[in-house]
Amino acid sequence: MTALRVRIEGLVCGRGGVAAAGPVDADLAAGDALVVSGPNGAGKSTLLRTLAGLLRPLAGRICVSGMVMADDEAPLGLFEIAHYFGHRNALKPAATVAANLGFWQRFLGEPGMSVGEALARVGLEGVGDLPAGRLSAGQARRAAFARLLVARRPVWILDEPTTSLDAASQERMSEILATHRAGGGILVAATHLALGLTGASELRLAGAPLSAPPGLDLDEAALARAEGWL
Ligand SMILES: Nc1ncnc2c1ncn2[C@@H]1O[C@H](COP(=O)(O)OP(=O)(O)OP(=O)(O)O)[C@@H](O)[C@H]1O
Repeated sequence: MTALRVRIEGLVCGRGGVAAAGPVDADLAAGDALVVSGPNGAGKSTLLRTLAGLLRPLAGRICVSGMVMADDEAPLGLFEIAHYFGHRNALKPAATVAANLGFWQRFLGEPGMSVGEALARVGLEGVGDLPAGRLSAGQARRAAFARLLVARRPVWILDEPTTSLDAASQERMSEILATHRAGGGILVAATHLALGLTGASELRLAGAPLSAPPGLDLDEAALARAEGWL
């Protein structure tokens, strides 16, 4: 079997039909990391959300090869084999941390570590029975990150994963990312921090001056409906 490969070809992404970044080209093989950088508003999150299948590309394509799903079919797209870790933590505040992670494990398909193991890996032993809403910002970020460990997906798309993390937690996350890559995983991360990603390639987005493009719908409710709560 050929090894996993993700090719991004001429990808233009945007919001409300208005281009924010691109065209972007990248060729990622098992173990590769791509760091997406650029100033605020450059389109990093827009690109990552597009890769995760949450926004439709305006042009170009994302091709996945070398991957077979449990049903012996090729994946429908990158979104089916990728974890997306965005700005929002995707934890229901009233449910316990363990219930949140248990949900994601069932929802995302192929199980990885147990919930307890994943929590220990992010340094959150013993918080499984707490409502997620009781966690501090950094604890919540770590609990959310444990989602990537409870279900196996070979491509990790991470948007500012170290937000709110203290130095020890950043170090722990760097180790987890290195382990993921060493096991043949691919990483795409927008980050202002180094994250210890040795050998990573960089994609720098330039950004455009702030403007109010005509026809851009900024209605919050419409956006929330369109984008879900991830
Ligand atoms: N929900 C939205 N609706 C419409 N336009 C948006 C929305 N979110 C972002 N934009 C616009 O898309 C462009 C790219 O924003 P994006 O969030 O992708 O940038 P970024 O590089 O991730 O920024 P930051 O470093 O601040 O997180 C900006 O011009 C922004 O105004």
